Order: sequence, then structure tokens, then C-alpha cells
Amino acid sequence: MASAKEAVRLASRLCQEVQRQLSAEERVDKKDDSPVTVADYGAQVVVAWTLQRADPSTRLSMVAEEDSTELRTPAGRPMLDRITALVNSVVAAAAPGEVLSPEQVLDIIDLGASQGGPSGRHWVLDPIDGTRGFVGMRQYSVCLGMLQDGEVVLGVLGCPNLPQGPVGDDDGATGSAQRLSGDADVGCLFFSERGQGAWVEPLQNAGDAAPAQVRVAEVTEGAEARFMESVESRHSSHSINAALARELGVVRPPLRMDSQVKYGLLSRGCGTIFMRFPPATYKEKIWDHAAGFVIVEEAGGRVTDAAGVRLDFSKGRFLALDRGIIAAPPALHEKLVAAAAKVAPKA
Ligand SMILES: Nc1ncnc2c1ncn2[C@@H]1O[C@H](COP(=O)(O)O)[C@@H](OP(=O)(O)O)[C@H]1O
Ligand SMILES: [Mg+2]
Ligand SMILES: [Mg+2]
Ligand SMILES: [Mg+2]
Repeated sequence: MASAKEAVRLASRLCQEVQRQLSAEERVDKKDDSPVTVADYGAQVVVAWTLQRADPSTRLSMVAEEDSTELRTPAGRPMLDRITALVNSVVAAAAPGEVLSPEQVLDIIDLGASQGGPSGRHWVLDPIDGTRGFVGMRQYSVCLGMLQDGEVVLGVLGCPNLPQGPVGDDDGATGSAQRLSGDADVGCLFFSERGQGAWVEPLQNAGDAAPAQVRVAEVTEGAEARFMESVESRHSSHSINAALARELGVVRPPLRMDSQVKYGLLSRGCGTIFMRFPPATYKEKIWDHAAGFVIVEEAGGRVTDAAGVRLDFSKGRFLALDRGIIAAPPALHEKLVAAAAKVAPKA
């Protein structure tokens, strides 16, 4: 756990540095039309490097989002050089004297090409979840999980722009990053090991405050619930979520946040429901959910597909899901699954 937390802390620091000085050249659009920045690659390298260094005798098996294909082309070279410089600024602080070459950076990125599966130990990494939020100066998170024989047994979520205290309806909006980042009470690190509960501490300056155990809210009625969803409606249908919320009698407006910060907020009772209904053709990836999944379960919540079946991370890089994802405290979760059967039935 110590090296996983250290890895996420270091990667989060790199991301914060980049978000502060983000420029258009540092972003490319991938084949699926989603953006990727120097910070996505850089954070992936920093996490893999930190974990491999903590356990040099075993070759790391990691299921991670990014790969080096674009960076190995001539057009990708300037971006590779920028990533290498960024990574070395973090590496120099953690291991004085050590310097990575661009070729080493490429090879470390490709440590993330594991297929995962039902046996053995595999790290699961989303170096920046919510890249659209990251470039839009909103919320994002660095998400690291670990699979042991197909079960998520550890999760760490670094949330650099998330307030440690109450979260307002506009804390996920465009520009929230400028407003929030740098404040001493902003930046959260959620972590959990299976069977050990879920915890949160400040992302930076750990040691200033002891970790606090978190629990999902004890809410049983929709009227008291606050539901969370993606900012991007192309990632998750706002209208299905609104219909389900109506069915449950939810009155508060949705809290829109990018990334797995939504799982973190659910685990600490700041939001009560998280729903995600992607387009029917979209296949969810395990790195978008692994860390948040174990944190919410260990905080007493349930995370399932729309039919109420617990998420299964043992099937490789993707999740096989019925319609979407519903996460909530048990009593509300049961009501939401019933509402989904009515409002968003299986096609
Ligand atoms: N068309 C789509 N439908 C559903 N999810 C999508 C999508 N395109 C991208 N995503 C995923 O949605 C994630 C962000 O979720 P959220 O909306 O909760 O912030 C992205 O993670 P990355 O930002 O790591 O690529 C990406 O994996
Ligand atoms: Mg992405
Ligand atoms: Mg993601
Ligand atoms: Mg990502």
C-alpha cells in the first residue's frame, strides 16, 4: 500500500504542474476521439516506475490506459521529449542521480499492456481519469487498483482538485481547477485495502493529518439523496439519470464531476448516488472503475451494473456490463435497480 500511495502522490504532483501550464500543443486526440496529454503519459510512467522500483525482482504486470504507439512516430517525438523531461523532474526528486532516457520512458509506458484476467496479480492504472476535465480546468483523478486472482484488493485515488471539506454544486464546473488548486484544504487521497475499510487523507503534506475512515451516507430515501454524474453527456446519458432520479423522488440537482472523484465523494457520503449510462455500443474499461470500486465497497456501498450484478474485473481489460453502472448505499441501490428495470429496461 505504501508504494501505491507514493506512486499516486508523485503522479498527482506531475499532473498538477502540467494543469497549471497546460497548452494546446500538449494534447493530442486519440483514434477514439478522446484527448491525451503529456500528463497522462507522464503520470503512467511515474506510477509504473515507482511500483517497479519498490519490487525490482518481479516484472510488473499492469493494465493501464495509455500505450506508446503515437510517441514512437516522428510526429510524436517532441511530445516524448517533453514527457521525458517532466518525468525526470519527478524522478530526480524521488531518486537523486537517476535519469530516464526517452527509450526507457517508452518501454515503461508499455508495461501497461497487460491483459489482466482471472489469475495472478495485476496493477490497474488510469493515469488521468477525466482527461476532458483535466484540459477543461475541472476535476480529474489518478486511479490505481490492484487485482489479485480477478478481485480488486486495493485501490488508491488521487484527486488533486477535490476539496477536503464540503463540495459545492459548482466545484466540478469549468474553471473550478483555477479556483480550487493551491488551497491548503484541497486535494484528497482515498485508499482502501480489501477488508480494511476505506480511508482518506490530504493528497499533499500527508502526515499533517491522520487518515480518516470514510463511510457512505446513511440515506435510504431519494428525497434526501444527492446524485452524481459525468460532466460529459457523451460519457453518460444525463437524461436516463434524470429519469431514474425522478423515479426515486430525488429533488436536489445533480452534482456533475469528471472522473472517479465521484466514487471518492460517494465513499465519504458527500454524494449519495453515482449513475453512469454510456452509449449502448461503448465498452467500459476496468481502469475507469477498479480503484473507486473497492473504495466504495469498503465504505459500505454497492457498485453494480444496471441489473444489480456486482462488477467483475476478471474478464480482461474491459467490463461486461448490463446497460450501465449504479453505485449507492445498499437501501438506495436496491431502489435504483428496481427503477432502472422500469425506466431504462434492457433493450
Ligand atoms: N463515449 C464514451 N462513453 C462512455 N465513456 C467514455 C466515452 N468516451 C470516453 N469515455 C470514458 O469516460 C472516462 C471519463 O469519465 P467521466 O465522464 O466520469 O469523467 C474517460 O476516461 P479518461 O478520461 O481516462 O479517458 C473514458 O474512459
Ligand atoms: Mg483517456
Ligand atoms: Mg478514465
Ligand atoms: Mg485516463
